[in-house]
Amino acid sequence: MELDKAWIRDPWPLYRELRRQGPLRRVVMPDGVPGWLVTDHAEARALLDDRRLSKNVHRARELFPPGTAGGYITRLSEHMLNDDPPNHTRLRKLVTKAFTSRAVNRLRPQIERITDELLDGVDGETDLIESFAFPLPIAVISELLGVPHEDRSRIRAWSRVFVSGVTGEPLATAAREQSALLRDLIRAKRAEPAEDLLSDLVHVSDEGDRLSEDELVAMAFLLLFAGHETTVHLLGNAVYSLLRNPEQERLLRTDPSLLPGAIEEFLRTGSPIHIATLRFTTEPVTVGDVEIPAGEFVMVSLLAANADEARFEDPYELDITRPAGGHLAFGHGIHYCLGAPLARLEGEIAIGRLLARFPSLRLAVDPADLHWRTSTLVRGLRELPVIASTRAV
Ligand code: HEM
Repeated sequence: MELDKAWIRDPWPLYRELRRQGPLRRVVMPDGVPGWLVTDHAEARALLDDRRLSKNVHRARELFPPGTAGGYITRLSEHMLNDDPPNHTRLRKLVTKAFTSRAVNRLRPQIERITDELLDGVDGETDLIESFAFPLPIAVISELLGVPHEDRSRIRAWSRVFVSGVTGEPLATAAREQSALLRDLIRAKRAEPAEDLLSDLVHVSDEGDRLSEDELVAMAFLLLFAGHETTVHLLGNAVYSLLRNPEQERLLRTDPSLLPGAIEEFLRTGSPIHIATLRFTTEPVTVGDVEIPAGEFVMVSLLAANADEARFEDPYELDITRPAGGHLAFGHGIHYCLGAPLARLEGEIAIGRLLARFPSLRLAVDPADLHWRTSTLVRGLRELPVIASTRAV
């Protein structure tokens, strides 16, 4: 089955139909890459944690049909999300401590300050992606890593290129420019260390010779990219979803203690990562009565798995009081999202403060006029025009 981009805007009918037929099927993705699309929760969860599947970028490159390797051709993609143990284990260990719930909680005052400053600039009609959902996560991850203010808009522009699926010269240019910026930044941290994660990583690599310069650059790229492209859409999809479900919005406004559970439900219903990053079989893998041959890509649809009727009751209903957990929005297994505690904290602070500041929030356009990103990796709105008012209406 060949998939075109139209399905990305409204994937549910296709997912319902595919699930009726079985947990996975062979497809050709819109960019021409063939593989197995997994749509059931149980099989998705098992395959995300199956060691017979590899994520090694060097071997993956050999499996792409000519001209379709996209972002995988750049050296920036040689990071832990595209690697297997033992190298994955070694790289992940270096950054785990910075992202534990306890470490992340120390960032709370900074996140609250950034949130409040951004909300100060919001009044009346605004594109909430542009004014709030985008600048918040990039400011937080930049402060954590120690990326100066003036570099952030360029980082945003490059990220847009990476998720757009473009190849060739525009991709090569973005990768070259971002590598150069990160190398300069690493040089600066080496010369003048500061209280930030990048300085710590430079220090680790100098001390123990455990992280090469290229690994350092790829790690910085991964943290920056993963740290903002996703959280933008947690915030955007959450607000959109609340505005489409006024009963749930009322409930959350009346009882803010429901916020942590609500964030989980936003993640489940509006998974910011649509299809998990690529993995491939290293030997034949049997799923149900299907055998996936060795050397084939497996694409796990987190969005589909999170709407599996066999796992969640009334999966298409937003219910912020539903028992939290079980969703796969942060993945599963050894590549489980490193930044999950940070993303959750940002989500709680951002949505909590947005609702508290604006008793009235409504969509400024017809939902049919909104534009969804056409990436198969990230799922989110290009813009979210709302009317925000400090007076209840
Ligand atoms: C709502 C926001 C976020 C979502 C939905 C999300 C989702 C995910 C998912 C699904 C994966 C696994 C991908 C796979 O196995 O194919 C992942 C991995 C990862 N995420 Fe996140 N993420 C979010 C925020 C963040 C943040 C704030 C950071 C901070 C740096 C981050 C850093 C990472 C890293 C480094 C990995 C790779 C982990 C590894 O390979 O071991 N993420 N994320």
